[in-house]
Amino acid sequence: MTISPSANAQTSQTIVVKIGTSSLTSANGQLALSVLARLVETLCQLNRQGHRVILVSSGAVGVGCARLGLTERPKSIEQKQAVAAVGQGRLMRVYDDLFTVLDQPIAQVLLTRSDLMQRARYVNSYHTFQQLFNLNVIPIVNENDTVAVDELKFGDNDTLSALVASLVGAQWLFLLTDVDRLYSADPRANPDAEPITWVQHLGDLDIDVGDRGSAWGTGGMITKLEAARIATSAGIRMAITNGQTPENILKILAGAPLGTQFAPKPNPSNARKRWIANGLRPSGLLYLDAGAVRAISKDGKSLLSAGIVEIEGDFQAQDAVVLCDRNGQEIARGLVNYNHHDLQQIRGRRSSEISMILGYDGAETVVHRDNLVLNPDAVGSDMKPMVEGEYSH
Ligand SMILES: Nc1ncnc2c1ncn2[C@@H]1O[C@H](COP(=O)(O)OP(=O)(O)O)[C@@H](O)[C@H]1O
Ligand SMILES: N[C@@H](CCC(=O)OP(=O)(O)O)C(=O)O
Repeated sequence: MTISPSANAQTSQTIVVKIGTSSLTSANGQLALSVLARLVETLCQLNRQGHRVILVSSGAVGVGCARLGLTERPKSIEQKQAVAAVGQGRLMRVYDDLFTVLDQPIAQVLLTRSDLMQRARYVNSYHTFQQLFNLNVIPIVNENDTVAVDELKFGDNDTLSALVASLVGAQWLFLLTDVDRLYSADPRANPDAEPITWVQHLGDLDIDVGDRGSAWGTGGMITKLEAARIATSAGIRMAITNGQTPENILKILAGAPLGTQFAPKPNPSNARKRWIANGLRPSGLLYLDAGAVRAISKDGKSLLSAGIVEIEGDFQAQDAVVLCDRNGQEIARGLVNYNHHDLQQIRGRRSSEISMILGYDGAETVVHRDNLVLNPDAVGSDMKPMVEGEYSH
């Protein structure tokens, strides 16, 4: 079986590679130098082939623990932040030494969730990555663990790497981990678990991912599947593959059926809508009647107050909210034009009544269609058919 390379495999692509702590470190917590060296060689090779490459590297906490002689991952947030501050510097020093051997400049990019939530900082981050590409630099990204506060943490680099891939409009996201692919159940606990090589529709996956990963990893397979949701809905092809053999990235790009590969959704939204869908944390929930669900999901209309049945959450105007049907099934996400207090008063009422109810001339729409992103899994694959023959296995 072979999987066809993506249509433009021969041309320059943007490729994001994420490596987890479990692949970077050996059992005693020391850095796995041979893995790192092969990863660095592979990324340099991709760069020389004309691709733009970003490495998202975990390991700050793990390396910090090894440096300080701690035998298990710290529990408290303050301790984790301090340990990450120790490990991040060491990690970058090792990367810089290895990349320098191959004459490849690198950059450290530390991001927090709020950097990707605020539009201006999101756009700035985009421009920084573009400049780094222009300078032929490989950016190495990690969460800024030392300053990130709990409620605004990514917490795992799987999600962060998918958001970075979406931000830069990547073609590929590779998640390198300590198993060779996704299985029907955790292969450590279930030796009979079936390997999964190709995922066409994430919604069709029926697997057991347990509730955690390896001793030093964060999130296990759950966060890798969340990364797959973000990446594929942004039109990015994703692969989960073994971190012990980073050179497999080159084989996968050439069409080899290694690891687990996820088909990108066709017709992804534009960059601004991807930011709304994935960069923002929704702070409210709007329940819609059937007419409003149809209007936004089938007819491409904006959301009007008349179709809102119930609201939840304490949100301000311009915050992100989730739009769902009466059963709580997510239909879309968007930026809301009213705060929760005003919306409570105008829900179920016609737009022409808004100024009379609120005493000011508000927006005609509650969520304008330019600020609304449909959930591709909820609207159904019949609305966005796969391009015939685009993928073969
Ligand atoms: N269905 C599954 N298929 C493969 N691995 C799974 C599955 N469910 C749970 N896992 C676990 O996920 C782990 C990888 O996640 P994690 O430890 O967070 O890695 P990383 O540090 O690379 O992010 C594997 O070691 C495996 O035990
Ligand atoms: N920012 C943290 C990484 C957290 C994380 O996602 O770890 P992993 O599951 O090993 O990819 C660190 O550098 O330790």
